[in-house]
Amino acid sequence: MQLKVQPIDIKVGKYKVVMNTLDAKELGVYEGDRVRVRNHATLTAIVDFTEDMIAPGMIGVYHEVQEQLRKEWTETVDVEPAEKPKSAHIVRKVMDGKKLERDEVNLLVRDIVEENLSDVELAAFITSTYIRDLSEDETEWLTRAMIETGEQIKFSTSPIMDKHSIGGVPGNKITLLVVPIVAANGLLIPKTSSRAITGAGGTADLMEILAPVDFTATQIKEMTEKVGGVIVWGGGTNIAPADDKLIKIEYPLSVDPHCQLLASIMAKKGAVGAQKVVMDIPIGPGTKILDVKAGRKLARDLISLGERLGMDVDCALTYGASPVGRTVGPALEVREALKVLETMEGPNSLIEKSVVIAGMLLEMGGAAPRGQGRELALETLRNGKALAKMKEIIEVQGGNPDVSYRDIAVGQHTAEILAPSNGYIIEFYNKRIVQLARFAGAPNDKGAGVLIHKKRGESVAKGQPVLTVYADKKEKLADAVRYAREFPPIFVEGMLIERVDEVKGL
Ligand SMILES: O=P(O)(O)OC[C@H]1O[C@H](OP(=O)(O)O)[C@H](O)[C@@H]1O
Ligand SMILES: O=c1cc[nH]c(=O)[nH]1
Repeated sequence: MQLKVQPIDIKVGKYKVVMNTLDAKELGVYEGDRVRVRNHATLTAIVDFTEDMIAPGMIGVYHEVQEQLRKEWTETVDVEPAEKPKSAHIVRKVMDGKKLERDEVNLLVRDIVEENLSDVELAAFITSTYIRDLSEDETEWLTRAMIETGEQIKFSTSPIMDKHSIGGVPGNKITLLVVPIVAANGLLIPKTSSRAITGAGGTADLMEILAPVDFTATQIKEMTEKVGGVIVWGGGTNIAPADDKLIKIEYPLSVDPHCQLLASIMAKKGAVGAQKVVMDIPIGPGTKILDVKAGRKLARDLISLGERLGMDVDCALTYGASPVGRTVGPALEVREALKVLETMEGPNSLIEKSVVIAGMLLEMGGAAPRGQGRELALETLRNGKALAKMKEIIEVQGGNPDVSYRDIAVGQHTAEILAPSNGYIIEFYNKRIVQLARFAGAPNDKGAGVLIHKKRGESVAKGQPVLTVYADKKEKLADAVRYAREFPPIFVEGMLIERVDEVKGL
């Protein structure tokens, strides 16, 4: 079928075209099928339908297709039905619970990177691995394929240090303290992070308030060699490029399947040439890992995958039942972390967790004798060396090194969530805190989030503020407050959970 080109100048990250329903029917394709589009170049694109946006006889081509075809308005192209890529059948195999071969995993990852799979197919892959985990071999192949399909950094010195959190605990801004502490002690730490996956602000969402986070592998290497460390966004590089594409699917589903988590983290570590790595595994209700037993199992899996990849991995099982520090959401978290760097004032949970993790890295990297890493990390915070190093990191990434925590703008619209009665806070729901911050606009609205005045175990008086919700946009603040009323993020002892006065529906 010959159709006339109608460029649509929108980037969708994939080869996608839009056809009028009548033409699509005549061609025998359905929404989500592929068509081959030919002129001097040939490409396979995923089809969307429309009844009115594209007239019969035309084909809407999104930016990526337009770039390849280089056809102007109303020039003609040949369009014919195309087969699904082989990797779509591999996804089907995963859905059916069948084991994959190594070359199938490689093909799948290559097609993920080349955007040959639709979001529906990717979501099916993620969901299937959430329901049935991949085997150890499959997970190793997935990790290796993720490393090999992107750029890799090779440093000429060693050791190369790294840390990563599996996420799941709100307010986990420790990377902003750990990386400068480690780098200030002469170790190299090229830290790549993802954006929020199940949370309201990933480290990349936080760091980009202070400096750009998108860099090439070469730039990451040069910056690390210059100042000792960086804090950049994995998805902004060509390092393990499949990772961010999968995370984009995980985020709306709010899932982080075990094998994907392992591959996502370890691919980022492997690709930057990390040799000694500390993994933070937050544990507790409302996190990804509910108890110590499950935490130990994950630690074993991370260590064993590390061994397969030639990396020395130590794991820290950390307290995750309440947020780290007292802020959740990008700007609030950055403000809290910078304040600790500048003044040493801040919540104990944030300082203690940061120095423990940094201390483990200092010991593994040989900067401190075993058992003395925490002390050295604390001293590096106290004597201002960590702050000075953070300024260097911000500067080398193109931010303003003179920034202070006082300069960090937080949402201008606020609402307080008050204690409903006198008593002690007996429940603090991580997931509800995250949801509240997300309703307020985090992580995309940088100023949105939650400031926590009272944590689990603290006493409150009726009417006292327990949380302050911040939003950049008034409507989002209203959404967040409505959510908090319906799903209270905290419980005070003695609070009425629900009044039940009839048996119907119980
Ligand atoms: O959104 P959830 O699932 O909580 O966690 C995702 C966060 O956890 C990791 O933290 P880091 O890079 O070690 O600081 C990721 O990179 C990301 O920032
Ligand atoms: O980077 C990360 C962190 C947690 N989980 C992931 O899948 N990737």
